[in-house]
Amino acid sequence: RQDWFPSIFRSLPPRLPIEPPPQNRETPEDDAHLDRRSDSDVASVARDEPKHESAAASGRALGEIPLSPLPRVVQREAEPDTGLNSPSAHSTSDGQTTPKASATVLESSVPAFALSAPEDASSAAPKAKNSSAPTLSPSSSSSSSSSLMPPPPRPPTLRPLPSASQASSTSSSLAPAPRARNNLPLPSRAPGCSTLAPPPTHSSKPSARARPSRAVALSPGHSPLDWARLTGDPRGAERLRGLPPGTPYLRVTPRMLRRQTGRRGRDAWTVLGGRVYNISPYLPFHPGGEAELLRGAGRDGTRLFGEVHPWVNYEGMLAACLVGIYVAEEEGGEDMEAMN
Ligand code: HEM
Repeated sequence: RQDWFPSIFRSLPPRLPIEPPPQNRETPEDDAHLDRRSDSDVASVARDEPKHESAAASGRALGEIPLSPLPRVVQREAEPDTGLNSPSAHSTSDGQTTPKASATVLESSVPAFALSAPEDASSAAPKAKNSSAPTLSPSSSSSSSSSLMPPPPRPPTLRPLPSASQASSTSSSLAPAPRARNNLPLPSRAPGCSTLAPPPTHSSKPSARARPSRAVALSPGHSPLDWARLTGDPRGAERLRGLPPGTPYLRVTPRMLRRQTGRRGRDAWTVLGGRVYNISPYLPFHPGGEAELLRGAGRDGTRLFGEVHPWVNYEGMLAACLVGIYVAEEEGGEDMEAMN
């Protein structure tokens, strides 16, 4: 057990500038050390002697790495740590023989730190007062380590993210943090559109469209395509008006219109936009059913039509069914009298 602890403590000196000292203090205190010396002894002695030894040991362990400044670093840290890291330092003297754990740990941790260590020593030395071992005070060592470590990793990682997000977004870089998380492309919405409201869809038609569908099943041969095919045929279109071939467009009065309800053997007429259509041939093709279509028969169905499906192009669909124009009673022509 004693063999293990020294190996761990030996790895501590190089780590000290990187990691806060409290961790080192928490490392288990060797029973043997506590038995031999008091805490004060350990504090005072351990920093000097044992850490030099540990430095030597680390030098040995790092023999493979040609970095000379290593011993300096260890000395610097050993002295300022007085009273704090003493137990760990003291333990190294006992554990010189335990090699494996310390050697591997040092190789991984020390090289990265040793590279920056000489710069610290040179920069920190003038700042410290007098002493050849300027780093003795824990504050100086910690400050030097903190000044070295944080800057390099963070800036490069933080800056690319906002820049990437800025590429997609047009806003400024004043708020990088929240947008850095959102690397995913934002949904394309109108600039003035609120994020709480759903994006506009085809369902945003008039409120009538929100009701459950009242469409009916059309009998075979009466699909919209069949209706388009029927009205596209010139010969068939002539019959769709329900008038003798060659009959000109009529001037339909309200009185005439009221009789065209689709009953008593008469065709059903309706008025849409000031024009009179014979809707009888369209009855079996009407997706809303014959009964619905007949609601507009014999009267002006413009308003009713608009309430149900204003988007339907009735002019194109019923062009072949055009009877005439809707006029006032007094404006009716002789033609209409003849038809009656
Ligand atoms: C004026 C009286 C009319 C009434 C009361 C009426 C009523 C209806 C109703 C209730 C529907 C079903 C809507 C749904 O899907 O829930 C419908 C669909 C339809 N109606 Fe009419 N209709 C009338 C006139 C016409 C006329 C004159 C035409 C043709 C020019 C027509 C063409 C259509 C078409 C194409 C649909 C299907 C619309 C769609 O699915 O979006 N309707 N109609």
